[in-house]
Amino acid sequence: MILILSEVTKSYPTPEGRVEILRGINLAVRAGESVALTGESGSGKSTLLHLIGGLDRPDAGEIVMNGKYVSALGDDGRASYRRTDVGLVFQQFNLIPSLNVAANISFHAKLAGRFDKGWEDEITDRLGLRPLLNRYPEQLSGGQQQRVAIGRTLAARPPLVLADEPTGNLDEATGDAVMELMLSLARSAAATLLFVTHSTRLASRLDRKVILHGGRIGE
Ligand SMILES: Nc1ncnc2c1ncn2[C@@H]1O[C@H](COP(=O)(O)OP(=O)(O)OP(=O)(O)O)[C@@H](O)[C@H]1O
Repeated sequence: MILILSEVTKSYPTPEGRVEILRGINLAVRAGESVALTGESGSGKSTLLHLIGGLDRPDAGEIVMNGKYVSALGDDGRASYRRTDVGLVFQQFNLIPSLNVAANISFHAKLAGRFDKGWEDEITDRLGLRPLLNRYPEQLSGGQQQRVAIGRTLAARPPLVLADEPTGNLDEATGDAVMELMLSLARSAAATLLFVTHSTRLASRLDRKVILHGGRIGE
């Protein structure tokens, strides 16, 4: 197992008091597996992805990724974990506006010390980004920006890719095409994939589907 969550809990303070969102999450994911994470709006999918991605810390419980106790890491440890162990693809693309597409794609790979020209060329071609390499993010459509964001994440060859509705704001045909590319590239990179989606159609393309409900995970 590359990723193991045991009894992970998370609550948020609200004006009405603390609200418990995750009430004891248990999940084990095998290396190379692709898992669809579904659940109704507000069930805590993004919260869970943030915890696994080292962007936030659980109240209690353990998250072990690639042998690292993520839930026990301090700020520096989590920053290094985010550079080398996980790749995030969110709906907001967070491309760097001052860098062109080529530089955006290599940015994380260089930070992670995993820049590989051959792999980057393959990603660029398979995502259809070669004609856009000299453009800046503001000169791209939403779908093109999303492909750059996916390319940037996969170029760094993270062992775990966390995707939060990455195709949610694309039309269905474009969303499907981008999803296919992401799946196929993740497989080429032997990456493990945890993919939040509302779409049962997209979820059925992955190895396994889990549902977040009432703060717990069911299959
Ligand atoms: N920083 C925060 N402070 C307080 N409450 C929060 C915070 N972040 C999220 N929440 C609450 O936690 C719950 C879970 O939110 P989360 O974004 O994880 O759900 P989700 O399943 O990803 O939803 P969606 O499918 O709508 O994106 C929601 O009720 C939300 O209002």
